[in-house]
Amino acid sequence: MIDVKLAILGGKGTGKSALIVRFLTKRFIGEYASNFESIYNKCLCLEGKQLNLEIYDPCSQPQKTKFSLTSELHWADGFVIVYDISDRSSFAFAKALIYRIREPQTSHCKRAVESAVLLVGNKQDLCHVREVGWEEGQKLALDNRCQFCELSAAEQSLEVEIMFIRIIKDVLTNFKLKEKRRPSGSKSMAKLINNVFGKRRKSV
Ligand SMILES: Nc1nc2c(ncn2[C@@H]2O[C@H](COP(=O)(O)OP(=O)(O)OP(=O)(O)O)[C@@H](O)[C@H]2O)c(=O)[nH]1
Repeated sequence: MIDVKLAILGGKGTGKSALIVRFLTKRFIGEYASNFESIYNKCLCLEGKQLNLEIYDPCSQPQKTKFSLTSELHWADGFVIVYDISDRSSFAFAKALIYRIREPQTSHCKRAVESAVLLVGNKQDLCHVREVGWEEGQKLALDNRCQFCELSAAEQSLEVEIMFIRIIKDVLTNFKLKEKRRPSGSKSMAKLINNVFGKRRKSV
């Protein structure tokens, strides 16, 4: 069983809980409790592997230090950053979150491989009152090595599922990359030790 941990982050009211509930139950309820944080569990099989998926839904209280994110950054294997296409301020918030995740000291010091990040423009059903263009979302994602999609938690069950599968697949790819790097690192260390001590032995 492989553990996959996803954090769903974004501004208040962007539809984080709606996306999670849609993915887990295929339903859109309309109103979701937002005054406590939750971790949801789901077991699923993907690419022949059994996964234990944990999804973190934060509580959007303003007193929670806006961009500290330290525990989330350590905990999560992948991030879904959500904004509301009809609310420009939520896009600015999403941008700040992405910058925080991609900060050099965050992405290089703590991790061998850059975290998987998927930017989601939610509430596509409100495109008649759109404040953020599709191209802006796409550009922000491309510039910061993130995946991108626009969708509607309210109306698109399949798209929400595809979005979650995309980020989970990216996380699994990162796991493979990490595995590849680890043995080659230890091999080269073994080679180095062997060279040093091997040479010494020869000279005795
Ligand atoms: N029109 C529309 N409304 C949506 C959509 N997704 C969520 N909503 C609505 O947006 C509001 C906020 O949704 P939530 O899922 O609670 O958003 P959240 O980001 O979890 O909110 P906080 O936990 O308070 O930050 C609710 O009234 C939802 O019904 C969507 O795709 N389209």
